[in-house]
Amino acid sequence: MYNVNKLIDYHILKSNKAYFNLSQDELINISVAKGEGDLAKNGALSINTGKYTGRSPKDRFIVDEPLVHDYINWNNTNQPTSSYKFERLFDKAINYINDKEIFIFEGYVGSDSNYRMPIRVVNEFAYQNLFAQQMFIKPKEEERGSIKPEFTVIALPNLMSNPKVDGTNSEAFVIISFEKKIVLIGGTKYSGEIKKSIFTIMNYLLPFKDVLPMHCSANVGENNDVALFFGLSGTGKTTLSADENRRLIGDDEHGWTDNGIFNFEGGCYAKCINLSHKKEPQIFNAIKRGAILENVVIDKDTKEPDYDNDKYTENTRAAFPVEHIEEAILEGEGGIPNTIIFLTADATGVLPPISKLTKEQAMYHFMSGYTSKLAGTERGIVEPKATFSSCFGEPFMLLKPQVYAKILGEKIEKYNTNVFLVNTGWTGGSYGEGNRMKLEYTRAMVKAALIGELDNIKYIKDPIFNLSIPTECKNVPKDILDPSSTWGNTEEYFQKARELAKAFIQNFEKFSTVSDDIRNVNPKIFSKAI
Ligand SMILES: Nc1ncnc2c1ncn2[C@@H]1O[C@H](COP(=O)(O)OP(=O)(O)O)[C@@H](O)[C@H]1O
Ligand SMILES: C=C(OP(=O)(O)O)C(=O)O
Ligand SMILES: [Mn+2]
Repeated sequence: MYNVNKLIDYHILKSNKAYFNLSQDELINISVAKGEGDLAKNGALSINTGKYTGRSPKDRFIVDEPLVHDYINWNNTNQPTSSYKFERLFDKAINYINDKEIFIFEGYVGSDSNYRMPIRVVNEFAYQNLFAQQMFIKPKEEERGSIKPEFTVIALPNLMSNPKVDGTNSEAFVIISFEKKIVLIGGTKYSGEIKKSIFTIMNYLLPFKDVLPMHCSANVGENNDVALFFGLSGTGKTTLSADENRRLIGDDEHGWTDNGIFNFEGGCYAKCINLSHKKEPQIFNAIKRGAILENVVIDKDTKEPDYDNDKYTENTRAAFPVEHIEEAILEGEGGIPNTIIFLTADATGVLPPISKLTKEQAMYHFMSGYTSKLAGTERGIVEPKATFSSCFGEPFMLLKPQVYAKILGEKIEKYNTNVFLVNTGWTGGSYGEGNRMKLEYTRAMVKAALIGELDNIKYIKDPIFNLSIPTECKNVPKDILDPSSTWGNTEEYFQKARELAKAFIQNFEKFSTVSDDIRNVNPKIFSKAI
């Protein structure tokens, strides 16, 4: 095996066309001068990513190497490729950048100094290098130059693979090699691939150090009470963690140690479709100089962003450092979580907008990860598509879901953490018939849960899923709390609920070794009450 850092040092770093840790302004100026992007009226750098406007999971591969072979949960999401194929693409990449200007960011992922990992990101686009700088953790002045990267991401969107020769699925590829400690990205300009591949690496490494890596956002209240919001893409992690009454810790990726939680990142990556100052003031205000807007339509003359326009994609994005969010916790750390919220965007409109989970239910729903893939978040998804995404982040979890679930279960038990399931998806009918839950109501329910207003009130049990539904919640109409009463036709509701219940049961069959108390959470399709 060759020494990757030496190889990269030789090929890339010795090049007089490599720019290291340029400042925000230098990268913005270069990006504009090169015609990569344009400045919007609010000061953000606006760019378009072309064909790929969301993640492309079918193009993501893990090199099947002895170091990781026995640990990776190989499946349709964690697809293997060979060292041979990786090395060929790597050589292609090295040849490709030989005569190009490249931009290099060196910094960290992980704000807890005990677990942080030094990384290097090599980009052909200045705007993507700015993305890396804003999303990861910038080195302090005195650390610059002395960073010894453990992993290197090489992102070359204009380098296309040839599926027939390279064994890829399309021209795009995201390939992670744990032995070479390299992530190779080509064919796609969607910047989310850069941050999510580093996240995926952390998710593989941290359980070996007894740290639970989580696909969740986090914030903290006045009494230092920490809340986590787990959820697949588009379910509301970023939106709901930006809360004027609480301080943001991070919007997407955290680790949980014996001391508390820590953000992996130093920035946020917010969706901006239909963004308004009224509904999401903190995110709206964060989009200023230093932020990068991806695939947002900008008026040609006034340069005003049109957040309501989905001409390029529904998955429009803004990337910015956490410093842009008012009152954010810049050190990225918080105490032991008091409340956990599982976000599900249920496109069937069956699950209640909020329900309280027992410990067993929490484990069951964490392993099941029922939600929908939302339009634009993955290549090929144009409308909500029901999915079971274990740990609410299956595309990023390389180990078996049971590994993560076991650590989470131990922590919930030990700290007696409250867990709620929140449906930010549909109500009053399935997608197409009903409506998406109003953000205003979800915010009110989350608030009530976090300040303890749902602790000592009356709950009812839904007959199929056995979920505990509060009978009242401040600022939320009573009649939306029980989903069966929001559908025009109750029989249709129960019909759909039984279908969903069957899907839950079927999905859970894959967990063959799970204990009976968790398996018994399975919904009861033939409940007498229906
Ligand atoms: N009830 C709701 N709860 C949360 N988000 C909602 C709701 N209704 C609509 N949305 C919209 O859904 C999107 C959620 O996306 P985001 O917060 O970026 O999710 P994530 O960070 O989990 O990927 C935002 O555009 C938000 O405005
Ligand atoms: C960047 C992403 O994360 P999220 O949508 O969870 O914010 C993504 O899934 O591409
Ligand atoms: Mn997000």
